[in-house]
Amino acid sequence: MEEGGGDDARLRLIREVADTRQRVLLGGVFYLAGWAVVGGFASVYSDHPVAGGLIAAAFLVLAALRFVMRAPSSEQPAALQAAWLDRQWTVVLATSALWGAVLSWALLDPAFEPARPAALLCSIAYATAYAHNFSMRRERALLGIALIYLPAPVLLALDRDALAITVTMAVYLVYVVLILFRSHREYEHRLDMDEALRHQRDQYEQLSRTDPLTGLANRRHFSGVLERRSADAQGSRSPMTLLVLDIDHFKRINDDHGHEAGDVCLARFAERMRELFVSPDAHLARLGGEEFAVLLPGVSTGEAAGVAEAFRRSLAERPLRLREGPIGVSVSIGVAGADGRSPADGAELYRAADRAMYRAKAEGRDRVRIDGA
Ligand SMILES: Nc1nc2c(ncn2[C@@H]2O[C@H](COP(=O)(O)OP(=O)(O)OP(=O)(O)O)[C@@H](O)[C@H]2O)c(=O)[nH]1
Repeated sequence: MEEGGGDDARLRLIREVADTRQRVLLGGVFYLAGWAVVGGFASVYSDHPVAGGLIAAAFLVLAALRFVMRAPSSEQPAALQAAWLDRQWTVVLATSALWGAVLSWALLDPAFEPARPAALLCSIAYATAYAHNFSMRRERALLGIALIYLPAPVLLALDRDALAITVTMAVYLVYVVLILFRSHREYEHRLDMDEALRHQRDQYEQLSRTDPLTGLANRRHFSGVLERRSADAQGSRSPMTLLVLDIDHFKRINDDHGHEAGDVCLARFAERMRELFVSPDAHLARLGGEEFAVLLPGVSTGEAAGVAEAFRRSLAERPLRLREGPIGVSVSIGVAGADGRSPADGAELYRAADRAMYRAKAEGRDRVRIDGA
């Protein structure tokens, strides 16, 4: 089956969940470490033990949440995947907001003087990590960077002595934003490429299963289906019937009208099969040349013989329409069934239906014959 746009969106979401899961895990620990260093050098733990401890506890909880929130499996619905992403982003952005508050405190409180360079370096590092790692959602990443980083140039701008560092940080912010835009573009491009490759692979798979002239399954694919269905049917107590159809005197059509008309005739024949064997469970195939097959799971031999007879009759009554005009063709059909009780073997079922088809040929063609009847 070809995947539609909905499947593409779902696969992209699953991929984003996997990427986000992988990229969020460690980040929280670095914020905790950053606070341990900054708070330690600013003597926060002795001067403001409650505030220092609360901030450390908050970073710890936020870091732990990233591990604890289990990503949904790829089988779970899109709404769950999107909800998980929203929750993870809330945690990531909350961590950033807390760091922004810590940085503001460090810049405003003179007691933080010895720890300021560390606080500024951490902000630069976290913003850079955002630009590289959180390229999946550009707008959310921009917000995260703003929360972490903006207190520095804004508050430093109030201090005339810090002009050089303000300008440097403003320039670096431009760089970080550019990096984020680029990594976001690259991320989207990678997803697009994956999608294109998946479509191409599906297309090749589809082609490898299909007979190009009629669009029906080819022999190789049909044999696989027959084997699998036979194995499934064993012990299921559900019957299964195979029809083998062979156009009569097809050589004459080629001889009288040309090989090209013969090809069109085969395509029209396949169309007629699709019109008549409409059950969604039916497997239709061109086995080669002018030989076709229909596998009818869940259908008894008697019932299938009735459908085969209806097809034969419709073909006899309504000629195939070609450019050259209507061409009357007849078909010989062999029917063989498995009752779902005795062991079913796909190859044996095919031999039985083929045998019945040859009997139909031998008895004058344009008829349906059931194996063993
Ligand atoms: N146009 C066309 N002819 C094909 C194709 N594959 C096989 N054939 C022709 O189908 C004909 C089959 O001939 P036979 O096997 O003698 O059978 P028949 O003439 O249908 O006679 P019976 O099966 O005995 O009724 C041959 O002439 C093949 O060349 C194809 O893909 N296109």
